[in-house]
Amino acid sequence: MSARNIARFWEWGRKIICVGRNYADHAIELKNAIPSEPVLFLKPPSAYVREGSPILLPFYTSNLHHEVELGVVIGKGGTAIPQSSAMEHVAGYVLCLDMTARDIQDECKSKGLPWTLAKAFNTSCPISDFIPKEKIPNPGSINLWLKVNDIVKQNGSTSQIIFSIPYLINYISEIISLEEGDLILTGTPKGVSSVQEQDELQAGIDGIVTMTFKVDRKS
Ligand SMILES: CC(=O)CC(=O)C(=O)O
Ligand SMILES: [Mg+2]
Repeated sequence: MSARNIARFWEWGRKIICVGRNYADHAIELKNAIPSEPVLFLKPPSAYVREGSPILLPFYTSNLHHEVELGVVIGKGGTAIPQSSAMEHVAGYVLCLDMTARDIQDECKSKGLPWTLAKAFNTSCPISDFIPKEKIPNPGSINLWLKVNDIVKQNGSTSQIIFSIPYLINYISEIISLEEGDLILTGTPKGVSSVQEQDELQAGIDGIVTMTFKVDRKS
């Protein structure tokens, strides 16, 4: 039997932990308060989708949004990981989209209900190829962008993040133990917008990776 390969971590069925409102400009565009502690939610592994397969519009939304985010892939698990050694637990990165049914999220927010239907549906987490840690020596200063049908919608730097990657690894692992193959989505910069059936989404990290996904309806 061959050893498991972290570059195919999405096949392992591990947790996807998402951080919301981690960029002040995005919190402001959605009229949310700027958080004093990380806002966390989860996606199941069935949310993963890879290039070549479409992002499927859930039947119950009429306002599906893109959110481009840096994903941190955990290489070594732990509980209550100190910030000082947090980066030793990182195997690498992926570019991610946190696809969000915004109308459903707004409804859940107004009723005080969890965001599961808005955030955790099948194909709600498109990801790029795995990026080994060495390729991004300073994850706190990279540029993420996203285009819809060739029009730039999001373009932001991880230098704007409120809670840094070491802070998030410490904060999350105090509450939810991290395991090898887990993924942390670190939040989105401003510019989120609606996508339609047949739209083409292109996203990238300057000089590192690009990815393309089509939006489709389940046949
Ligand atoms: C309001 C949100 O959907 C929060 C979120 O996911 C983010 O990236 O910010
Ligand atoms: Mg998000």
